[in-house]
Amino acid sequence: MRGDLFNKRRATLLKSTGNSQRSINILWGRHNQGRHVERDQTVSSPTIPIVDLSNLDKELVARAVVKASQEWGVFQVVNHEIPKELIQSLKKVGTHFFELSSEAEKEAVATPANSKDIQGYVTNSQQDIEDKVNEEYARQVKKLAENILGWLSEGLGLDREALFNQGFGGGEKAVYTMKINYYPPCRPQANLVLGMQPHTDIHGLTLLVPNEIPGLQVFNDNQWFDVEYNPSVINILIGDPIWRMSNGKYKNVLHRTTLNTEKTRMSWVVLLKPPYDMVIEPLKKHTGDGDEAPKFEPITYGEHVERKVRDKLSKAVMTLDDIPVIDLSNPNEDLVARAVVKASEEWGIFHVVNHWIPPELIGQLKEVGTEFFQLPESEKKALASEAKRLQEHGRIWPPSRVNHRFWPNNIQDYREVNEEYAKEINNLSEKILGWLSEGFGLRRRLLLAVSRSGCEFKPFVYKDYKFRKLKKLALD
Ligand SMILES: O=C(O)CCC(=O)C(=O)O
Ligand SMILES: [Fe+2]
Repeated sequence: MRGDLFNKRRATLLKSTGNSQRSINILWGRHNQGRHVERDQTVSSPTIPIVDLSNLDKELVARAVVKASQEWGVFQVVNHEIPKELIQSLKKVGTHFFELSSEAEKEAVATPANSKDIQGYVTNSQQDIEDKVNEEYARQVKKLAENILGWLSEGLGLDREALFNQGFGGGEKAVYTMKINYYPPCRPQANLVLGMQPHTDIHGLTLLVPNEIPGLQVFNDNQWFDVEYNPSVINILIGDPIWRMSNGKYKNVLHRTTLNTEKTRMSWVVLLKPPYDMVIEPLKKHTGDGDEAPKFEPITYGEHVERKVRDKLSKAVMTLDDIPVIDLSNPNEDLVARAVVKASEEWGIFHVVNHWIPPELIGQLKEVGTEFFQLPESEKKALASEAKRLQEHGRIWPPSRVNHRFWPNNIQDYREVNEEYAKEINNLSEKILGWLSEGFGLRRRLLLAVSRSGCEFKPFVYKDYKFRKLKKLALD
């Protein structure tokens, strides 16, 4: 807490003394040195570097950015010239979208009536405002991102434009995406469930503003740190490509998010991504300075993404822990639908629980099936030779197409149980197909991840879309 006050006071001091302030204008917090903290223990301490961008001595600013990126891979910028009001509007329109009272209204904003186009346009005035705000924020944040890349390039002994041009394709090629993370409260066991699992960002640079609910944590020096909320800062996180391009000099910070028991957390994240075919490799060699051997092989950004997803999958398959579990008894069907869409997009497999099919029926199904296979060989053969095609033999739906001739009639309840199960399964698949179809109709992807642990129905929903192509702005 003392450190926090210190930071605040220091920031004010820097501001009031303006340009004459020559002392280092990064506000380094204290490092909790000497305290050993377990990996899963969180230290709440304002130690994440804050860089004041208003200092006219840009060399100093550059040094602060470089130092923070080397030591932490994350920092906060203040006095970044993006108007406070713009950030407030950004948050307002995003929150409005997620909190539209009626689901029908949300649907209407997401999908224009009479349009089959997934990307369809909406003439709704709220949508116009949202687009304007998002575009203006995109323009501003793009300038900030390019400035940061400029300083990071200089820190590598390269031209100011090097990272942006060589790593992100420059100008029209660099892809900016905005994502809004939405973490509903997790009542039973918020402390046991994470919003986002620990990860490093797959894309290059992340520029993030959260709402006032804390949740972001970064890993440094063997401990987790809370990233404190401050409405004036933009959080900057270094992702994998910059880590590789800098030959490991800049850290790709490991981070995660926690959930709040009472309140919804949201974060607005602008991601700067290289084009998929861009080769990501240590850039230093281009300067002819061969001091340091490259630590990373060249790899396209697309390959990097694929590898990371593959790694994640193989890890998950080993534990099966991450396969989404969807609770169909949740009264909010919209949430259920989004969970199904997200699970299908990301996994292609999910578990459903509380799905209305009585467990007794499933038990009986297994019993009669097992009995069937225990019939004498001759009886099974007789049934099989009756069936011309395997398909017809096993058909259980629709009832009009079921040929009972191929069903065993000497197993009690075989027919009733199978018919009942077929009816239930048909209902369930129709429901799931319905939700999947709704998923195609959404202009924005509105997704919900689910967690198996305690909170049946949690972590986050997000929508994302590419910013419209923006002209490259001059670095200043
Ligand atoms: O919500 C946050 O604060 C972090 C989000 C994040 O790490 C991500 O979107 O990659
Ligand atoms: Fe992240």
